[in-house]
Amino acid sequence: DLLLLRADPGAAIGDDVNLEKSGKGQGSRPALLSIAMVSRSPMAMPSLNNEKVAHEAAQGAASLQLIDGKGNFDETGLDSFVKAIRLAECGLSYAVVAIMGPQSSGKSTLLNHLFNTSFREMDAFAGRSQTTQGVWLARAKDIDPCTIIMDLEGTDGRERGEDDTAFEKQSALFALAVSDIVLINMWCHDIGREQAANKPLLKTVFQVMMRLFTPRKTTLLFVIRDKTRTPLSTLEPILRGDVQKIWEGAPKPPQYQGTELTQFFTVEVTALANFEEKPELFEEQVSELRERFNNSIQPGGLAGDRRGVVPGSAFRISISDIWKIIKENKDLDLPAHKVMVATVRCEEIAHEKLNELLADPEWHELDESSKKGLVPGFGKKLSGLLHKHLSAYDNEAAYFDDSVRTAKRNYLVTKALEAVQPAYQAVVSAIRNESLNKFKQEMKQWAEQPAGTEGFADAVRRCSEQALSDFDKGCSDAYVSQAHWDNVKLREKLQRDIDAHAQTVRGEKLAAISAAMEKRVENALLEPAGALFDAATPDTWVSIRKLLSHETEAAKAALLTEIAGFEPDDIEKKKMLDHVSTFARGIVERQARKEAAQALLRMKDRFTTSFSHDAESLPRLWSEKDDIRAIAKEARSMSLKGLAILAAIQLDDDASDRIEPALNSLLEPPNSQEAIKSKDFSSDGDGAVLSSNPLATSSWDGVSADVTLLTPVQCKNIWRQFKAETDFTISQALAAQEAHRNSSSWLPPPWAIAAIVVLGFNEFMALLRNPLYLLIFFVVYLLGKALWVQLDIAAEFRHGFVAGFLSLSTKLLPTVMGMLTKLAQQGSKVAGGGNNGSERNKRYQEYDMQNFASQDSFSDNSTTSQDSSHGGSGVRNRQFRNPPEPAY
Ligand SMILES: Nc1nc2c(ncn2[C@@H]2O[C@H](COP(=O)(O)OP(=O)(O)OP(=O)(O)O)[C@@H](O)[C@H]2O)c(=O)[nH]1
Repeated sequence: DLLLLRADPGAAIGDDVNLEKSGKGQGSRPALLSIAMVSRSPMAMPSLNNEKVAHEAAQGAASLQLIDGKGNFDETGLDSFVKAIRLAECGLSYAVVAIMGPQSSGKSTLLNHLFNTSFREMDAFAGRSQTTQGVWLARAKDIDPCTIIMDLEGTDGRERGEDDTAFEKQSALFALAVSDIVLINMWCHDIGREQAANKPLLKTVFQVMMRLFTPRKTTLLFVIRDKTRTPLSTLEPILRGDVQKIWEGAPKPPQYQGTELTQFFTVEVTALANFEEKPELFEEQVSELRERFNNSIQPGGLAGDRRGVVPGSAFRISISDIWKIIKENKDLDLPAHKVMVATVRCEEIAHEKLNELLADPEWHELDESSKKGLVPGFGKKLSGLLHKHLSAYDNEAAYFDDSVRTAKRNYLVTKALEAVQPAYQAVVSAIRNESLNKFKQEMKQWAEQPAGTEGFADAVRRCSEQALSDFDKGCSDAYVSQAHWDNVKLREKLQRDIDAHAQTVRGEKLAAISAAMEKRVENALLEPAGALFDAATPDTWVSIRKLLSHETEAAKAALLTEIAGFEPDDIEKKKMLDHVSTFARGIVERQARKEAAQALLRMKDRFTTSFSHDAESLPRLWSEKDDIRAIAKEARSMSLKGLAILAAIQLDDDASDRIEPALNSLLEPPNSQEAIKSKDFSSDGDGAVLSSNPLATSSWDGVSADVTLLTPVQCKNIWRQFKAETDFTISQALAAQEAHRNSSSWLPPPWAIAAIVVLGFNEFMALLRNPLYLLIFFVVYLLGKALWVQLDIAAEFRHGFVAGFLSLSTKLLPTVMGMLTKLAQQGSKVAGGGNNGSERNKRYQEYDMQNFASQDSFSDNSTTSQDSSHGGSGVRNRQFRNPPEPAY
């Protein structure tokens, strides 16, 4: 809305109005003439007509006062009128006809007869006075195309006075600016007259025409009224000559100097008989003239040459704006006006179409669907929708200025695309997610396939290409033809996500392969390496190195086969192979450290195995022939070799030539060989350590600390402990040997036998002569033998005479009592008869008897098998003392 401070008729919008300084405002007249609010809005100005009148004017049944005598423009009425005749739908197919001429020259009468309109006519009996004031509007009946008729206030009216020609000029300019055909009503008798009433009018027309920068090439149809007998062929040249003269005499701006009249106007002339005197002829001629208005805008028609037509939808804005500019007394730049009209209208249409798009149920459905995920055919649907509303814009804006129309179309497209883009983004995001999920699913399926079916890299390539292809297909399905949105970044993101997932899967798979490989290597190395350490042969480390090398190479070969499908690069491949080597080595090292931690135990086992078993791995029975010291030394030497093996990890370098000699010094006596002979094995041998001994250091010569498992000092300590713990075994062996020696010479010496024979001959003979003595002797022998076995007397005295005597003194009585009890029980059983005893007692009897028999036989062996390290007879005796529960 614009506020116009109207200080004088010449003031225009935008002019500074300073009332105090206004020269025109000073003097006797008041400074402030009027303040008026003017507006483009149809509702801003009170309507000169009501809606009923507008509709009647649209039917030709009435006329609409568009501009009143004071220059007020009825936009509301015009709006109703335009809507009533549905001018917007006409596009450019409509024509505007205006009539100019002197007051009371029969203009309204002519229009009514010509177009079947109802403009007010002067009452013939009331005298010639002004009937039409301002500008009136009506639609011609039965004329095609739609023709809007404008009846203008007559010129030279007495009512306005000679000086007030402003409105006359304004309305003439208005008629020229908006009309395709201007009828110029003139009396026949004015033709050729110098003071004819039309001459000022024509002068006015031509003058104001110059204020149209680009005239529309309006058709000026001169209608000669009250035609006399003079033929038109005579009148017309005179009239054209008059018009030409007036044209030439009209002042022109420099750019139009020398311009021909025909460049601006198409001049047509017609003549009509006197309406009052020859009504029939008048009607007939009017009827003929009427035919010329049918299809007037077609080429060759009355307005066939017209230019700069405003589309029907912009007619209201256009003529309203033109009148405003005319009222502001500004030059009327029709091209600029046209652009302005196009801008306003195209913008209105664009907004209208945008709102229609956003309110379209089809769009709402599409928008809702896009929020839920994939929408098949999204691009086609949305493109169709956009096309529908853009086409509607194109249709409505078709007749507007090209550049404006295109600009506003672009604006509409931009706004429409802004509105629909979120839905599109949602759809392509869903497509991307779908593609990524499909890729993940396919990779999962690949992982479930049997190994070796398809390489990982091949599977990734295949699935990746498939996912990207799906994405591309989805995007082309969602492609909006009006938008040209590309999804390059989204595709790149999808590619990145695919790569990231593939990398994750790859990492997991390679880790699994690596773990399986580690397990395989561990299985292949751990136990064999343990067995090799256990065997502790001189070539233990050689064998371990061979084993490690073989298994590592085998694992590497298997790994290379398994990872081939993953297409690792050289660096990665090397890293994985190195890991296998490191891991395999670590297994061996770990086993070596474990073995080293149990070095003492291993040495003792080794010693026991070697010391207590002969060459056929059978347990030794120590006899006098056995050289226990030599055997013990050999066994210790073997244990020492085992210790040498465990002293350092020798995977790279064989350090046995440095470790073994150093350790062998432990076997040497502290001072000399004689010293060791005199030295008891229970001594700890500390005297063997000399200050210059290599075992007094914390590192082996030429062996790094990394691979050292047991330092020399640690080895020496282990040796000391080992010796201490094996001393007892050796002393046991010596004792057993001594016992064996003693037991094997049970016969008394020959001189003793001779003495017994000589001295005991009488007793011997007495014994032989008396069988009772012999029986008593036999019974005593049996009882003595039984007590010997039962009490294990030999074993009791093994720990010394006193200890054996004390032990036997406590056991003797209970044992004798036990034996007597048993004998008594057996005696009672025998007395009671075999049938009275239970089966159980019988079995016990049998068992006891067997036991006695076994003890008997074993007792012989037990005297020769005294190896305490294997449990010996003590174990066996315990078994006999606790007979198993018989099975029933
Ligand atoms: N002599 C003559 N009179 C006519 C003719 N046509 C109409 N009249 C009469 O002229 C008078 C004025 O007619 P209008 O049609 O009102 O004239 P007008 O030019 O519209 O008048 P304004 O609107 O006041 O300018 C009427 O009395 C008509 O009867 C004609 O062809 N010849």
